[in-house]
Amino acid sequence: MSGPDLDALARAAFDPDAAPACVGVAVSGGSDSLATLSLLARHYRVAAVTVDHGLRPEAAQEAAGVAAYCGARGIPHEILRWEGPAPAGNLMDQARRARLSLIGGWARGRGITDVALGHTADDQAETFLMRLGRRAGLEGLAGMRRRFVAEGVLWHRPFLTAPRAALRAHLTAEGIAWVEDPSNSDPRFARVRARAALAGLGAVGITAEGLAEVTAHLAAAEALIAEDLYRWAAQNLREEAGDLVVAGAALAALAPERRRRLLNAALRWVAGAAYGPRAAALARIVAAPGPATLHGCRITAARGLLRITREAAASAPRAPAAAGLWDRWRLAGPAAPGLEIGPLGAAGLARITDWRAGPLPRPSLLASPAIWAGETLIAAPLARPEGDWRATPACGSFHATLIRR
Ligand SMILES: Nc1ncnc2c1ncn2[C@@H]1O[C@H](COP(=O)(O)OP(=O)(O)OP(=O)(O)O)[C@@H](O)[C@H]1O
Repeated sequence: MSGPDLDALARAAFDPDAAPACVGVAVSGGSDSLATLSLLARHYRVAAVTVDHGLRPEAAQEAAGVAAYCGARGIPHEILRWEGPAPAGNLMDQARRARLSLIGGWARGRGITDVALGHTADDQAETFLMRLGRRAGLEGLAGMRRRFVAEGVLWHRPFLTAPRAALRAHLTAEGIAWVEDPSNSDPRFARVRARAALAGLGAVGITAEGLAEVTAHLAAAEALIAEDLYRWAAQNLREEAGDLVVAGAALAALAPERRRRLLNAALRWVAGAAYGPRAAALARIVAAPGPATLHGCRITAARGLLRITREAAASAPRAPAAAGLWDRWRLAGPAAPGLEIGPLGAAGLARITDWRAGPLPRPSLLASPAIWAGETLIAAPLARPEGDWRATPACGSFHATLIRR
């Protein structure tokens, strides 16, 4: 059996005219991400990163193994450490979210805009089975996206259509050793049980690659629906300095399923979050769109318009301005040592006498980015747009995110 052309997939990962100067690769030390690193390094300048979750005694050693692999090949590599999980909640889920956030911060801090993950067709098929178990709808069954925006970074899964066996064959051929994460065979995890179930489905001709193909068909159907929503949003929803503004009447007239999809995407985008809100919270706002605080966003209503803005209390704290990225914003301006980016907040707004003359209401301005030198307000691009600094949403246009797959 001839496998997929992994080099062709690596080349197709980025538009040849717009490939990033450096591609970040998230490498656990497992086969999938090591193969992703090895294949991408043939075509792009790469930098690798490993998160040591501190959950298993071997993790530090595995991270050191990735460091050694990278060191031998002149690939920059860093190890990030997680402070650990909260006492309650799903451990795997917490670890995944923390990883995304840590790696997102790492990338932004180095001006890396694109980070590759090592997901394969096997992961896609396991996800499909797990979501079947949760009675998912089309969006869920359409599987993991080939690309997505989160944490101010564009994430890629270049080998999502390739079976794990093909990536392992590549590593074996190259003489590259990988580690087997023991939690990959721990049946306490749903993914491990899905993997075992998948192996049994071979008897009726269901394979990981086959299921990955099914998700691709569903994703194509999902894309058509997304396009329909995109057209509605282009007519009815306005992006204003990182806020989304929509007529309450137009939103109320939408079919509930369309309203659900739209609000889900809107809240995700305004929060700059990798995930949408919890189903119950989303259902409440879909049933009665109106003033609310949810998912790190604030919805206000005035003159028949609903405005979704970032919730000031949920936005990121102050951070060094070096990389020009903060919370969900990309900032550009005359950088100088010691500058910080943070929320404008009440203290900042109090320093701007004429903010009411601008188009943005107070809640939007409170959460908006500001450049600080100690307690001196250097710039507030949304409240005082005439200054030298510019702020644009790091995730790009909302309307574009509706149709990106
Ligand atoms: N500790 C980590 N540090 C850095 N990146 C990670 C880490 N764990 C997972 N990733 C990234 O997330 C992807 C998916 O993670 P998951 O745990 O589902 O991986 P997997 O299918 O076991 O892959 P791998 O064989 O690379 O570990 C990985 O391929 C890798 O790119």
